[in-house]
Formats: sequence, C-alpha cells, structure tokens
Amino acid sequence: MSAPHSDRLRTVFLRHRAGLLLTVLLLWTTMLAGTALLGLSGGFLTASALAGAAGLGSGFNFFTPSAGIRGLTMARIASRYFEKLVGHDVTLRIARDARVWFFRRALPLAPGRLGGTRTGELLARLLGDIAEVDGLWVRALAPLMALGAMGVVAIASAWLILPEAAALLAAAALLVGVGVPWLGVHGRGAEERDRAEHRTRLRNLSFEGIEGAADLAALDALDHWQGRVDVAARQLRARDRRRRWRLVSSTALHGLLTGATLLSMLLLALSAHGQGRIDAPLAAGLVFLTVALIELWAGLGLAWQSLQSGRVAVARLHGIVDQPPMVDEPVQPQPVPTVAATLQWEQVRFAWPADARNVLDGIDLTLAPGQRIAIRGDSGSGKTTLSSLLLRLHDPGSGRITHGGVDLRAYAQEDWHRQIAWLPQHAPVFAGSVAGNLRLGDPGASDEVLWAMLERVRLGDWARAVGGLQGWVGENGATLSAGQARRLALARALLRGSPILVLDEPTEGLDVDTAHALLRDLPVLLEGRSLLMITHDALPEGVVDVVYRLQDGKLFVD
Ligand SMILES: Nc1ncnc2c1ncn2[C@@H]1O[C@H](COP(=O)(O)OP(=O)(O)OP(=O)(O)O)[C@@H](O)[C@H]1O
Repeated sequence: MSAPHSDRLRTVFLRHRAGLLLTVLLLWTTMLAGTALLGLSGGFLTASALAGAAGLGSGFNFFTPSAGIRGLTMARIASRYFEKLVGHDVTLRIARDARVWFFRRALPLAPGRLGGTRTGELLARLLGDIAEVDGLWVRALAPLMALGAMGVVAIASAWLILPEAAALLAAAALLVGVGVPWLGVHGRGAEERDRAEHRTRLRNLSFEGIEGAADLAALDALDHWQGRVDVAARQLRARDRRRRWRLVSSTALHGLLTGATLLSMLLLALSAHGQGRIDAPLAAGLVFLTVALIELWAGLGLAWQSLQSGRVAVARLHGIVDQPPMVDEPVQPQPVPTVAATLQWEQVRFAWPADARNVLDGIDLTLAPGQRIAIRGDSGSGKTTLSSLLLRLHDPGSGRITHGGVDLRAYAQEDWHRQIAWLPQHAPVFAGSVAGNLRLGDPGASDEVLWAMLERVRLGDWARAVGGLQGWVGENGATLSAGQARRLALARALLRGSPILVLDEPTEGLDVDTAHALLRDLPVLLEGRSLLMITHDALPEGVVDVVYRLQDGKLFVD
C-alpha cells in the first residue's frame, strides 16, 4: 500500500511555498542586481574613459550611471540580506517539518516493520538523508530556478543590444547550464545510491560498535571491529573522492567553455563596434554581462549534484515510510468501551511469515476484568507472540481476539493501546531524570503521584539517594541495578492507569529474592487491573489466579 497522495514529502515543501518562492525571487533579484551592476559599471567606465580621452569631461553625464550603480549596489545588499534571512528561515522550518513527517509516518511501523531495519540505518536516514532533503531548496532548486530566470533576462537584454550576442549567450547557457551538468550527473544515480549505502554502513558499524563496546572489549574484539570501521571509512572516502573528482572535472570543462564564451563575446562586441553597430559602452556592457553570468554559473555543478543526492535521499526516506503497516486500521473504528471488559482469544492461530509452522495453533483463553493470569512455556514457545497479538502489533492468521465481544480489529490502534500498559521484555530506561522516565507513563502526573508510585514499587529510598525526582538516570539505566531498572519500568507502566497490564518477563535478570519481592507486591500494585504475565519462572502462591503453559502452539492449565 503506498502512502496517501497527501502525505508525500513534497507536501512538506508545498506547505512553505510562499517562503520558497520568495527565496527564489530574492535570489533572482540579487543575481539581477549583481549582473546589472557589472554591466552598467563596465559600460560607465568605458564611457568615462572615452570621454576623458576625447576631452569631454564637463559635458559627460556622470550622474545618471553613478546613481544607477549606487541604487543597484543597495538593492543587491538588501536582497542578499533578505534572501539569506528568508532562505534560512524556510530551510529550518522544512528541516523541522521533514523530521516530524518522518517520525509521524515511521512510528506506526514500529516495531513490526522498523524491527527489520538496523538502528544505524534508521539513524542514517533520519540524519543524513533528511539533511540532504532539507537543504534541497537552498542548495539546488532555488539557485537553479533563479539562474534559469536570470538567463532569460540576460539573453533578452543582450538581444536588444546585439542579437548575435544573445545567440552566443543562449548557446553557452545551454552548454554550461544543462550540457555539462548532465554529463556530470547522467547515469550516476546508481553511484549516488551506492555512496548513500556506504555512508549508512559506516554509521551502522560505528553505532553498533559504540553500543556493544563493553562486550567487544570483553571478547577482545575491539581491534577487529575497529578494522571493519576503518575499511568502511576507506570505502566511503574512495566514493567521496570519486564524487569530488567528477565535480572537479565538470568544473574544468565548465571553465573551458565559459572562457571560450567570454573570448567569443569579446571578439563579437569588438567586431560589432568596429562595424559601427553598437557604441563602445554597450560593447563593454555586453562583455561585462557575460563576465557576471559566468560568475553566477560557477555554482551550477554543485546545485545539480545537490539535486541528485537530494532525489536519492527522498527515495530512501520513502523507502522506509511507504512500507505497508503490519495491521490495517478499520475504516470506521468502533469506540472502546469505557468500562473494563472481558478479553477472549477464540481459536487463535498465527504463523510468522516465512515460517510454515503455526506458533499459536488454536488458542482459547479468557481474561476477565481484574483477573490475573500467567503464561509459562519454554523459550521460543510463542509467549511473546501471544502478547503481541493482544497489542495488535500483528493480527491472528485465523480466529479472533475480542474485547467485550468486539473484535480488536474494529478498534483504532491508538484507542486500543490506551487500554493496555505494557512492560516489554527489554523495557528501556532512558537517559534523563527519574521523573522524565516515569512521566512517559503519565505526562501529567504530579510530583506527589510520582513519589507515591516510587514508594509502591519500593524505589523511594533509591530515588532519594540519587537526588530525588530530578536525579539522573544513566543511558540504558547505567546507574541502576537490573532489579531497580525493572521496577522503574514497571512503575512507568503502572502510571499509565490502563485497565490491562501486560508484563513480559518482569523478573528477568533479578535474583530470586528480589524477583519474589516484586511478584508478591504485584496484586496490590495492580489495584484491580487485569494482568497477563509472561514468565519462565515459577510464581509464588497468590500472585496470579491461573497459570497456563504454552506448548506446541496450545495452552494447557499448569
Ligand atoms: N518478528 C519475528 N519474525 C519471525 N519470527 C519470529 C519473530 N518473533 C518471534 N519469532 C519466532 O516465533 C517463535 C516464538 O517466539 P516468541 O518470542 O513468541 O517466544 P517466547 O516464548 O516469548 O520466547 P522467550 O521465552 O525466549 O522470550 C520463535 O521460533 C521465534 O523465532
């Protein structure tokens, strides 16, 4: 399923069309003022020199051209200032909106679709590709459009002075503006994609190396990893060098052509003046107009190259976000009942793609409001799969899960997720404050509510010791023990206040005493919520009402 027409990346640009058009207009005005300035100054200098040589000093009109030069100088300064101001402002707005657009489109694909993409790859797209895209306007499209418009004005002006000069400028504009850049970028799409892939590879290796630095050090594999990073860096450098060489060679060709254009214009202007068709100031004006255009054309190669890498980046971003979601949203979602209702798995079967075997093979299960059940089973028996169907990260292959008799497929995902607090197997603790971590569960919770929750999960003393709610929690819970990290994540899940709590291995990594203390606290902490707990461990008496065993895709009461 492709993205709705209205949610393409181009809509982010269209939203800022007024600012974008103004940038092109201001850029064009700057170019126009600069070119006219050079043409007028050249003509004026020639005319003054000739007047001086002819001894016409007092009769020569200095004032009109010098007023024009002053006016054009001021106009150029003002338009350049506003062009930078508006251009940067609109670029920053696009940078912001493009990131929001990417997140908004990508997040619903997590974890089902994004789970298959490496974190470094996602980072590369989020950082590198979006940076290429948000600079697309100021680096590529705006200069190309302004230069096109500038070319038309310059050729039309030259036509009024000397038609052959206009023809020469038109031919040069075609060669330099289209021909040379075309040679530079034609058929290079594959090379650009290859370069983007290598950039991603380097980012992946660096990112994963930093993430796994402790394990690599313990395995004495740091040098090996560093070697892989070096190879990836060298490969990327080789591609960057090749790309720079392409730019250098097209710049050299560009230089040759513009040099030949200038020489031809000089000869043309001299010959037209020699034939008495134009006076000396106009002839000089033509030559200076050419000089000004050549100066503007210098940025063409870079603009075309940015356009190409921007297009590759847009395609890569769409490659991520245009993936179809794992589950379909109903066209007309049903409202989720406000009172707690019974959950029912009815003959649920599920197989992972590319796996012929049904991980779940006819599951019937009931979870009544306030009931607490546990699912045990060997590793790989499908316990997490069972809970992911409840979260509607995937839909059953056959059978259904109902809530108060309504198939979960009838609810909007967002509405349904509000009913569930989930503590996944590897719930992260985020770098930040204790309060910041807790408020992910309930952004509006007061400090009193947070302290009460910390006490209930028995983290009150720990929180006071690390400096209270503003105490710093290291990345991945580096400053917490495994048990404290689990309790903090549990507190966050409980703060959601949802009627159903799903705990996936809540005691993993905890010693038996800590695990049992946490489990014994659970019935009180739940305050009447339903509980679906996935666990390997034997549970102390009274923690849950029923324990099931999942084996060969079927559930048995333990
Ligand atoms: N995203 C996935 N894509 C393909 N196969 C998967 C995926 N997730 C799990 N599986 C497979 O489904 C089976 C059940 O996995 P699941 O994670 O549900 O087991 P589990 O009982 O929770 O295991 P553990 O106790 O080790 O966490 C396994 O064979 C696993 O390889």
